[in-house]
Amino acid sequence: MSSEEPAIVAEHLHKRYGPKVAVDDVSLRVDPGEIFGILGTNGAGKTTTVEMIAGLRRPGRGSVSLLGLDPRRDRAKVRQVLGVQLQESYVHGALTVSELIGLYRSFYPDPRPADELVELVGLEEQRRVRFEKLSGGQQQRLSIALALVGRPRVVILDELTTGLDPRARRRMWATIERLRDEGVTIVLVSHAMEEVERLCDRVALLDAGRVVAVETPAGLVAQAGTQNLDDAFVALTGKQLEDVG
Ligand SMILES: Nc1ncnc2c1ncn2[C@@H]1O[C@H](COP(=O)(O)OP(=O)(O)OP(=O)(O)O)[C@@H](O)[C@H]1O
Repeated sequence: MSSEEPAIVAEHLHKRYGPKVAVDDVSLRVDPGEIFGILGTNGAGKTTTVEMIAGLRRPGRGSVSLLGLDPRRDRAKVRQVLGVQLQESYVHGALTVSELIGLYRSFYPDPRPADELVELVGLEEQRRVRFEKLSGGQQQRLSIALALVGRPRVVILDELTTGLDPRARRRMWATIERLRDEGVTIVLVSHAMEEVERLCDRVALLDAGRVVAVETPAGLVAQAGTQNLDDAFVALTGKQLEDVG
């Protein structure tokens, strides 16, 4: 793995909103094919960090390289290799599941088949349902399918399973494992320890805009000298992480 180019290199990212420093000198390297978790309390700077990595937000300082591309300068190329699912989806609410998938498929030269996408996120029964009529969890699953339409080599998922019921959550985990088997690099923003432990090869722990540690889940536990990841989180950040998943 070390001889390969990293999939993502973020260096010294910094972002402030007015007086509020949201991201303060964050540097990360994500290897190709890895599931890389970003874990932190509310407001730790996770979403701002991944938005900068995706080229959706301009860093105040610092740089990002994604598969050797600059996400802001090389937008068109990045769009072909990166899939992004953010917490809020901006899609046309009056379109149905099938229509939205069809629309997104038209953006890519070799899109995944519509049936495969629907099956991947378990929305077979909802094909004809308008986005605005879907439940929150179904909307979330659709936004994940839309992130996968173009067979991206890198996927950024913000709060993958928040709001999903246990069955949908396990199904989503299986989908992520399937993507990993295809060699896709995945950045997973999460609050949920169980999810991070199960899926992530390595985890960056963010607190108040800074990286506190980057380790395997087991490595974080060892570093903190605790029994489990929950306690490791508390030991390393001094904060309680609410498992909102
Ligand atoms: N557009 C914005 N304008 C002003 N402040 C913002 C904006 N977006 C985020 N912030 C602030 O920046 C900080 C980091 O926010 P961010 O959303 O990156 O954190 P997060 O770790 O993703 O949080 P959460 O888990 O709640 O999604 C927070 O204090 C937040 O209130």
